Amino acid sequence: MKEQKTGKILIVDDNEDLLKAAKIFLKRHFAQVDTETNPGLLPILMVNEQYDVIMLDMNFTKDVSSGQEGFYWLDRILEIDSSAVVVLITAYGDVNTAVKAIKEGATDFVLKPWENEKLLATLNAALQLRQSKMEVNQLKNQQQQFFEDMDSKFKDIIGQSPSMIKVFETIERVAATDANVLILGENGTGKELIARAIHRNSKRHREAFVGVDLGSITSTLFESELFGHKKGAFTDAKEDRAGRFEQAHKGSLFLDEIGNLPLALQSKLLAALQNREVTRVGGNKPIPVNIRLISATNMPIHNMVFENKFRQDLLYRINTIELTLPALRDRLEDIPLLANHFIEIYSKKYNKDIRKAGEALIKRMQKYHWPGNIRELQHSIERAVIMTTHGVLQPEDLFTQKHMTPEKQEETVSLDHLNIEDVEKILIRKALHKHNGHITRAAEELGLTRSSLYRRLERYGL
Ligand SMILES: Nc1ncnc2c1ncn2[C@@H]1O[C@H](COP(=O)(O)OP(=O)(O)OP(=O)(O)O)[C@@H](O)[C@H]1O
Repeated sequence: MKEQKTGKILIVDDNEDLLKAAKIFLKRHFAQVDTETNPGLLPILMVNEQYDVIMLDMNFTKDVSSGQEGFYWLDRILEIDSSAVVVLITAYGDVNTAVKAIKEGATDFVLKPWENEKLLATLNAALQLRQSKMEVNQLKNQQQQFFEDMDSKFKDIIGQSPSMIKVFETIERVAATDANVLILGENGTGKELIARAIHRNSKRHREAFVGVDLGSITSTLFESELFGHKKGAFTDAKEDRAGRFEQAHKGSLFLDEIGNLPLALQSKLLAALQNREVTRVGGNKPIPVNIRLISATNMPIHNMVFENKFRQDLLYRINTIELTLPALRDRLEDIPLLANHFIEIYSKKYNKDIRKAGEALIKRMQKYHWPGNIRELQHSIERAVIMTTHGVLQPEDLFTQKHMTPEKQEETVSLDHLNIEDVEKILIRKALHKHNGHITRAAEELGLTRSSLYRRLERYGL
């Protein structure tokens, strides 16, 4: 197969014979070779075409050999495009000028008269340099875009429903203050995303955003994780370590799943928040910390206070501003936006050409109850994008899992047929659904132990 030619070369020299000969030879090796005798046209030529390599004569005026013209035009070229690659054309005996020009930004030089093969080698090397420069530029642009996106206010938070607009308005109002914010909402509704947006829009955005998942922290590790430890404080403490509070100093601390914190640990957390200082485990010197606190939970935290499972004083300390994120099933109008947003992301990621979600799919998605909210939607779109052979996603691409059936009609108990087992089955199903299949929480709500809930599930074949 014939190799595809690349590279756009411009040669500027007042010697027409040289231009002709060079063009004939170089056209065999490069995609485009333009020639010009008048260097005054360089700016316009460079606007009309993005040249990869510009070959530039050093002297244009007859009987002048100082190279001054070459330096002038070299400067202009680099002014117009700082990544331009310029190869100078110099006469024999003019090497010193050429070396000086390289110090001023030229890439290389060729001596006239040249051997074609040598010229080709020089231009190929120059072309490679240009390609690397362009790649670096592209990476720089991408990085800049990335930072701009990161800085943009509600980056990637999709939603135009009234409930989401209310959320955006609240963020706008509270972000700049240092008020503690508690974000409530079911699993996968975007609590962490919102916490990050609050931080990004706050005065602390240049400092750290440090997250801790309090739901997965063991009581033994709680203090060392949050407050840090001194070397030797316990067996695994091989060196001094700052805890999350210290790491978040001057920034924001995000306490996720705060509703899962056992009562004993709630008191320790409260003390640190009240005193605005922490003492590392094994240490005795309190360290002042300045943090903005953002907490989140999917638990009914106000009920928990009522049931003495969450300290009221701690709740008051963390919920100066309370924000509740709507479940996805309560903002159905956002489903097309979200679906197409994730289709775009995953089509790019998996190199597929999928344009959007079809009408039928959107309708079906709007009937489904999305217990895992946006995370579930995101994952199911990812799976569908990988698996589909369609250009527009269809219901069968997404609704492949057995459990993804539209929510059943509310189950009701008929008064003509009072049967305690039927009632129990309905309640268990409801509790499981409400807690997304979380056995401990469902059991708690039903007033059962985990094992007695398991026994019932088995008995009723649920
Ligand atoms: N409004 C939104 N627009 C776009 N993506 C979203 C939105 N909300 C959430 N997501 C995406 O959904 C996923 C889950 O979001 P996130 O982790 O913030 O939820 P969460 O409420 O903190 O979940 P959990 O309670 O399980 O910790 C993330 O990938 C997030 O980027």
